[in-house]
Amino acid sequence: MKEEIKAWRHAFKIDPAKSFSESWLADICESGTDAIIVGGSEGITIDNVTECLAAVRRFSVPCVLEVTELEALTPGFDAYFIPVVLNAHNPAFISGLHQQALKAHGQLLETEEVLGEGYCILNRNSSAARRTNADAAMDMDDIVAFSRFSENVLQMPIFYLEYSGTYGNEEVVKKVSETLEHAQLFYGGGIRNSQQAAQMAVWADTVVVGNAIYENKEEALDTVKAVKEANR
Ligand SMILES: CC(C)=CCC/C(C)=C/CC/C(C)=C/CC/C(C)=C/CC/C(C)=C/CC/C(C)=C/CC/C(C)=C/COP(=O)(O)OP(=O)(O)O
Ligand SMILES: O=P(O)(O)OC[C@@H](O)CO
Ligand SMILES: [Mg+2]
Repeated sequence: MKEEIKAWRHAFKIDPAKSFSESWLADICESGTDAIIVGGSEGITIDNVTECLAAVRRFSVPCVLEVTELEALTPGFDAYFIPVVLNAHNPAFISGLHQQALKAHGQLLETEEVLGEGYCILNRNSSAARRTNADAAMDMDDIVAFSRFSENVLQMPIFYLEYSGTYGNEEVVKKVSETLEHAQLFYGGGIRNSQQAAQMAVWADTVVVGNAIYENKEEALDTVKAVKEANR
């Protein structure tokens, strides 16, 4: 799975705290997206994560859990993404919760596919920023320095520019993509149409679309083709 993930250009992020119908989920899973990421910042429980996993498993698309709650770690996903929020001012989201998780489930690291995400949260008004007490007021140099730290010091396979809820700064995405040499650059935040998706896909390795699937599903579905056709 780790090798496959490197080729992912597009992913939809499903929020376990939100309800969905079977036909809605079929449209999302059969859209041609490379993966479904299950994750959210609030209201995540073992019950709603398990429900999402069971529902997505009816389709052939890969399904990854982005772990944001210790209690909601659920077996059976194709892989696990572990956010390390580099600009969090609450240390629990840099290493504290991770240490607790490994104390409880560390032995499973040998059998499960686990990938660390160096996370930079850049929308100060997002629920993720509030929850982690992230310092989102960063300039280009600050963000680039975090991308270097993530790739070269922490050796994270993924660096995630997280603008959750708002469309990000294309210049930042471009500069970070030019800085990273090995890490896979994920961009997520505020993508509502094909044009925005195509713009970010020029620089990001993987474009993540979340809220739009709940707000305007048809436009969200169009982002798959837009990302796949974008030249990088
Ligand atoms: C039991 C089992 C299967 C084990 C397998 C082995 C394994 C995977 C071990 C994992 C060990 C480990 C290190 C786990 C980490 C545990 C943990 C809880 C870490 C904390 C992670 C963290 C930093 C979370 C906070 C970051 C955060 C809030 C990210 C949110 C990103 C996101 C989804 C944003 C969108 O949220 P949304 O709610 O949609 O926001 P809007 O309101 O803007 O829409
Ligand atoms: O919900 P949106 O704003 O599309 O963001 C996607 C993803 O990066 C959230 O973690
Ligand atoms: Mg959301």
